[in-house]
Amino acid sequence: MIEVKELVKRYSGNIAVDHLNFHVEKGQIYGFLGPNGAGKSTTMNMMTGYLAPTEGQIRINGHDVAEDPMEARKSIGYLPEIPPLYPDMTVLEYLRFAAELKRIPKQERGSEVERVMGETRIKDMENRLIRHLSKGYKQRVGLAQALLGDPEVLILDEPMVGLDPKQIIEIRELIRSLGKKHTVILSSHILSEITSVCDHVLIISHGKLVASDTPENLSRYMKESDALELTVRGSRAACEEAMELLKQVKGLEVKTTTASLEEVFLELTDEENNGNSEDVEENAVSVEELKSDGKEEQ
Ligand SMILES: Nc1ncnc2c1ncn2[C@@H]1O[C@H](COP(=O)(O)OP(=O)(O)OP(=O)(O)O)[C@@H](O)[C@H]1O
Repeated sequence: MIEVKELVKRYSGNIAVDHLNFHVEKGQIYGFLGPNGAGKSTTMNMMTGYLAPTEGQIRINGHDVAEDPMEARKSIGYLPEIPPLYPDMTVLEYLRFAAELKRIPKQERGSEVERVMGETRIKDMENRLIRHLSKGYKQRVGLAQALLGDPEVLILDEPMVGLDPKQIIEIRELIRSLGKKHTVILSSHILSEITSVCDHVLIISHGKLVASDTPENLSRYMKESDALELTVRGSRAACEEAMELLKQVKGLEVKTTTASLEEVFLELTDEENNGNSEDVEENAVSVEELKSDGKEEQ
């Protein structure tokens, strides 16, 4: 379905994507996991034809993105990291406009817009100005736009970023249901977002592919290692407080830290997990998968 071969992107000497090779099979949900700056957006922008590679080849449904961009793009619906929405349009106006841009024949536009609003469950909002929508609904409108023309592949760049937990659950369910009809590739820097919806995980670090497997297999390999490395965000004070609490977790040794722990820390210090080495081990496996910054120790 999609083949990426020796893909390279350089920005004035800096390498953002470094000889990336992978392929995507039809009908699966793929997760592109990596920390900020790993090269996920750059890769997606090249796959969708918005950015020219420095080297390498991308084929979508047999069409080379560089040589045959129109045909390649027909198979792709793209939701960029910042959805291309017009805040002063209503949802309906915007989707009709997007359908026109996608060259959907005039007589089919109405039904196509209805279809995508149905799929993304935004029909109730059709007359609402986009600027008045919640972030979750804006994201759905972005998804609806990506679905226009019924592309085989959906490429979604950080579709859950900035959403609250309830909106994340809703978008996750929506992506799962879209995955029944489409091949989906989504990116995230958050492990749980990827493992909860994806059939296959591609871990990217410093522009390189460092792992490609099912979430289950990745967990299994990682369980075999007892090393754990965390990269965390936050103030120094919050970090120190977090590390104090972490010491209560039985069998956990803390060697270094650079910042505070967020989600991962909360999971590890959950009262139910304290002192329960099995649970801690399970959680630690998930945590460990976060160390996708090129410092893997296997
Ligand atoms: N237009 C640009 N000019 C120069 N460097 C760039 C440009 N776009 C991206 N980069 C660099 O390329 C690398 C990969 O960036 P990219 O945005 O693809 O990463 P990412 O994994 O999508 O991270 P994020 O989630 O933060 O967007 C980063 O080091 C980034 O600074």
